[in-house]
Amino acid sequence: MSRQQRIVNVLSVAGTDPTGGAGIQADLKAIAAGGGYGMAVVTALVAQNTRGVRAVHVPPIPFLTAQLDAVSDDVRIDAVKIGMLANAEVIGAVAAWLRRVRPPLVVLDPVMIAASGDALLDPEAVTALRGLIPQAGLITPNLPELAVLAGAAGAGAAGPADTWEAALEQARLVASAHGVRVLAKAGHLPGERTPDALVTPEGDTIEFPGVRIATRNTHGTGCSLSAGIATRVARHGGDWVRAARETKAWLRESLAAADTLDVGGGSGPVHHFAGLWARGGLHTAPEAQQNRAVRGDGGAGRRDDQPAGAAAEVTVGRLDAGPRRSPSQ
Ligand SMILES: Nc1ncnc2c1ncn2[C@@H]1O[C@H](COP(=O)(O)OP(=O)(O)OP(=O)(O)O)[C@@H](O)[C@H]1O
Ligand SMILES: Cc1ncc(CO)c(N)n1
Repeated sequence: MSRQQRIVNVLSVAGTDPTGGAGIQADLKAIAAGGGYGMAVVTALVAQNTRGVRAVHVPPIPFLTAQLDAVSDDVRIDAVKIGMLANAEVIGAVAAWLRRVRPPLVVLDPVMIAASGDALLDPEAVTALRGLIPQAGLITPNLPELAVLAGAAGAGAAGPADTWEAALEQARLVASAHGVRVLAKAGHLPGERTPDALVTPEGDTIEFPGVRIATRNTHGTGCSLSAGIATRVARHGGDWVRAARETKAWLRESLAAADTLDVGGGSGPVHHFAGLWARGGLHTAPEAQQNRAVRGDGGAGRRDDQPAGAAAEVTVGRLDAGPRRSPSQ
């Protein structure tokens, strides 16, 4: 029974979201909600909120390696979730560490672009990212990321799938090209259905049905899903199908309660602990939330609607060069 199992140690290697909805902050919540002990190595500091990304700072590569080694020199690692990697140098350092440490289970979320449209990976780093894929047991691209990987694997520049069948086709191509399991996700497709499917390198497809929850608060769903799967696959002794099925059920519960949190003015986070709080009798009758920033501006109550580009003076990494796009939701 699960009560006698040892607690699994799960490491997130990812970027940050100071508003807590995506990246490492989401991963740690997803790992805890999934019954694991969460650890985190920061690949990139990201000044972002529910509306978009303002700036990215990538720490020096030796410092990244020092963080990774500090964990693996001391703590047993049962699973690793890899998220935002920012550039080819970061990918190289993470790949070298994976080769040295050989963690038993690795989930790679090939993060490229935030839901707001902001780049989280240098476009020229896609080749390096593809080189990392064989070191993962599962990759969890969203549809735009899947299209990039499928294009690089020989599908041409087809663009993101606009049907579930096309998504499965791309997932099969990527799975067989890289010898890796691919979780195809319909989150970005229009319509009521949001299935996921686990596609094996041999082309076997296990589908997990889903029905869309009407909410704009979907920030960090991909991060949370991949971290949740990493946790459950470690708990369930490498059973990817069970891990994906259980994590989807948990994410559904967390998405269904996202509007009770309603953090920020853009696309807010899911409620990672909705099930736990409900069972513990916490906040079962949510009142209207006051989760928007109000500046100390003499009581005018101005909300934190920073205009696009207003943070241009912030010291940032290479990813911050382009103009901002407004959040898609
Ligand atoms: N509105 C929704 N209702 C139900 N499930 C959803 C909804 N939105 C996303 N999901 C589920 O969340 C998971 C992640 O979806 P998706 O592929 O859209 O993530 P993503 O683009 O990687 O997320 P992000 O970049 O915000 O972290 C999938 O299992 C998907 O089915
Ligand atoms: C750090 C980080 N990783 C991933 C995403 C994609 O949701 C994000 N917005 N931020």
